[in-house]
Amino acid sequence: MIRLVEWTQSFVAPEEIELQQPFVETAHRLLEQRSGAGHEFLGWMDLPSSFDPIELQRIKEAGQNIAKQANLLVVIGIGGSYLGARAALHMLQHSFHDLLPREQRPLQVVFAGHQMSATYLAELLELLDHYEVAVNVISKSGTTTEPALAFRTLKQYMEQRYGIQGAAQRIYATTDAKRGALRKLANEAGYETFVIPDDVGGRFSVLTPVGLLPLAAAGIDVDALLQGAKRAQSELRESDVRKNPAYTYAALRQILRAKGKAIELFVTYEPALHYVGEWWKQLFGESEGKDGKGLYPASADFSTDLHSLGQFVQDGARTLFETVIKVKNPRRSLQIEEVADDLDGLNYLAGRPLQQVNDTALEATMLAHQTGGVPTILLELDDMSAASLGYLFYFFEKAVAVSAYLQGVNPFDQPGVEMYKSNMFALLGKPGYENQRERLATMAKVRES
Ligand SMILES: O=P(O)(O)OC[C@H]1O[C@](O)(CO)[C@@H](O)[C@@H]1O
Repeated sequence: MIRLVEWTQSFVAPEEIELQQPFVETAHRLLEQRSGAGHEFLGWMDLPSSFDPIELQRIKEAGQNIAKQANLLVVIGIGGSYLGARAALHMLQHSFHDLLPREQRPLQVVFAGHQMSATYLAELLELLDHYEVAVNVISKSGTTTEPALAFRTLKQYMEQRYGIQGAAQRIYATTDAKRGALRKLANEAGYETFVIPDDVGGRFSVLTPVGLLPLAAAGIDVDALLQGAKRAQSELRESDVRKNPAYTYAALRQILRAKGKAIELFVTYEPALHYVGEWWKQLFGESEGKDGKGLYPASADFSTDLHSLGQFVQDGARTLFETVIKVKNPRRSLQIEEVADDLDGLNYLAGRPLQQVNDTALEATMLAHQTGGVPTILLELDDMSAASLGYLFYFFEKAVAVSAYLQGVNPFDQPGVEMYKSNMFALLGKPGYENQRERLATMAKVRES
C-alpha cells in the first residue's frame, strides 16, 4: 500500500544503505524485543492486530449514537489527540465536505482545543445553536491547557443548553484509564469514556479510540483503517534494510542527516493529504528532535507551494531533502477538454487526464530539485482509501521508531515540550510555579536592559 519507489542515488548509493544493516538490525531488535529506550510505550506496535473486538464494537456504536444525537461533533484535543483524526477526515472525506448538501453530510466534525485563540473559540460558540451538538474531549494526560480550557467552555455551553444530564449524554471523553483530571471529571459527570492505553503515547495514538471514535462518528470505515494498519504490521516485520521499506526510509533519512541535510520536507501533490503532513510533523518532530539532534520536519503542498517556497527549495540554503508522497490512484479523474479557439494555448494537453499533468509536475520538480542539490525520496501510496491510510500511519510509526534508535535517541518521550508549558504556568500565576516566575522576571529585566 506504500512503496518506496526510488531515492536520489547520486546522493545516497545503495551500498550506503546496506552499510546501515547492522545498526538497523540492532534498532529492529530493540523494538521487537522491547528492550530499547522508551520500550514501555510500544503498545502501538500490536494495536492493529490485537484491538479488542468488544471495545471496537463499543466505539462504532458510540459513533453511531453521536451521529443520531448530533449533526455537529466538536472534537477537543491537541497534538496526538487531534492530528490523526484531522488527517484522516481531511484525506478520506470529500474535498469540499463542508459545502456538500446537508443530507450528504449528516455529521459535521469541527476541532477545538488545538490552540488557545479566543476568536476561534468564540466564533465557534456563536454557531453552535444552529446545530445539534455532541462533544468528544480527548486528552491522554487530562491536564493539557489548550483542550482543558476549550472543554471548560464547551462543557458550560452544553450544560446550559441541554441540562446537566442531557449534556452528559452528549459528551464523550477519551483519556487515561485511571489518572488525570479528565478521567476524574468524566467519572463524576457520568460521561461515556474511552481509554488511551498506558503503553501508547499521544502521537502514536491515532489507531486507538483517540482517532477511531471521531472517525466512526463521521462514518469512516474504521475496520478498513485497522485492516490496512494490520497489513503494514505483518509486512513491515522484516529486519533487512533493503526489504523493509520503512527501514530503508529510516536509514535514508539518517544517512542524509549525516551528510548535512537538516530539514526534511514532506511533500504531497494531493491537497487531501495536507493534514497527513501535519500529523507526520508531530510524529517525527517529537520523536527525534532531542539531545541537540534530529531532522526538522517541514511539509509543503505542491504544486501550490512551488509558487511560494519553490524558489527556496530549488536555490536556497542546501540543507533540505524531500520525501514525496505520490498517490497512484487518486479518488477522481478529470479529462482536459479541447476548445475551438485555444486562446489559452492549452489544446496541446487536450484529451489527457488532469492527473497526468499533476504527475508530470511531480517528475519535473523532482528532476529540477535534484539538479538544484535536493535529494528526493519517493513514496507511492496506492490510493486515498481508509485501508491505505491505516497502512501509511503504521509505516511512518515503524519508520520513526527505527530512525530515532539509529539516531541514538528515545523515540517515545518529549521532554522538550515541557518548558513552554511550565513558563506559561509561571507567568499566568499557577500555584506551585512561584520560583520559576521570579526567574523569568529576572530574565525579562536582563532582556530589557
Ligand atoms: O493528549 P494530551 O495529554 O492532552 O497531550 C496532547 C499532546 O501534547 C503533547 O504532550 C505535547 O504538548 C503531545 O505529546 C501530545 O500529543
